[in-house]
Amino acid sequence: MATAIRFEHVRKAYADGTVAVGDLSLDVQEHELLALVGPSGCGKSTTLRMANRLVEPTSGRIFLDGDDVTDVDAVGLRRRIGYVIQNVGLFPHRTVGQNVATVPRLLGWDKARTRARTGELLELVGLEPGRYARRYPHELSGGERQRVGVARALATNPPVLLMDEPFGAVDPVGRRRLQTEFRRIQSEIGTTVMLVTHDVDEAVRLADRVAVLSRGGVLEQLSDPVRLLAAPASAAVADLVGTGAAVRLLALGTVERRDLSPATGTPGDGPVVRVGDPLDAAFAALAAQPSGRVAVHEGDAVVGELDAPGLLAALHRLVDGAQDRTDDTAPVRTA
Ligand SMILES: Nc1ncnc2c1ncn2[C@@H]1O[C@H](COP(=O)(O)OP(=O)(O)OP(=O)(O)O)[C@@H](O)[C@H]1O
Repeated sequence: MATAIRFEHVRKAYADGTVAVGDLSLDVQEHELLALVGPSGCGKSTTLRMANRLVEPTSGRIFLDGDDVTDVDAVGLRRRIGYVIQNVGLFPHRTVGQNVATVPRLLGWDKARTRARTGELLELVGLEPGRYARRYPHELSGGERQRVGVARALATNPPVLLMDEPFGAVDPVGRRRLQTEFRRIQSEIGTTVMLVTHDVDEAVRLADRVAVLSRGGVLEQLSDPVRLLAAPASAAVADLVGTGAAVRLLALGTVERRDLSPATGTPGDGPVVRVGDPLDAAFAALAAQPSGRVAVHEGDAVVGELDAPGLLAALHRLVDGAQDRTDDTAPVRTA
């Protein structure tokens, strides 16, 4: 798989002497979603902003599709890279449609093309153009504004999207929905995404790979989410993923037929669990069932029952699968 963004021994020392990033080398693969996580002040935003030269590195090199970003004109560079930040920064006196059309207008697209693209993008992010294009940002919810921000960043179909806490200002329920929808859009259009978050749950839910940084932009671990949770590479990573790691893992696995025991008819009425459901949903259903077993459906048929040992077996399979892979492997996309 080709490399979309490459950081080679990158260092950033700000004018006051703060070394935000000491010596970072990191590759982001084409079409992957790579999340940067770490404690406040560890250099995540600095790293992201060096990729589109909002921050100039002190030393080292950064490549975008093989081009050294310092050799490319900064304005041209930013057209190849979408950028989404928390609270979006929409223009308050421009409508949603005009906000989304910002870059196409700058590029001199004609009206018909701009209008068509704007409509298409609003559809893509789940905002019906007829209802939303003429509204102003203050007439939207936080989640809707964030969607407009994503649509605007995608307007010219940039191959790379940088996102800094993009869902940070959205309430937890809306945030989860936005994450899921964003992941679908990203898989569909294949944009390479580098996303900064301090939320480990968000990172493991969204990312193909997670890069954990500690102070000074030190790369503590770079791996797929399951391996990150199951086998933290250092005390700093273990600290970050915390005691909730097993529960987070549950969200990453799914119920499979091989985890089931034969149907006995013991489970009473309760939430329906289906083959392919996330393990955390199955766990919740199991916890609510006094018999300790839930019927599992596939299509219209009950194909077996899940109990606690079955759930544990599924969890172990997930973890063992991750242990067999090495760190820093290219992502395998299933979406
Ligand atoms: N313009 C600046 N001048 C001086 N120091 C800066 C500047 N911008 C950031 N820093 C410092 O660089 C370090 C890394 O900051 P950065 O914003 O990259 O971290 P972060 O991991 O994104 O933090 P957070 O999660 O809190 O946003 C911090 O110590 C910060 O105070």
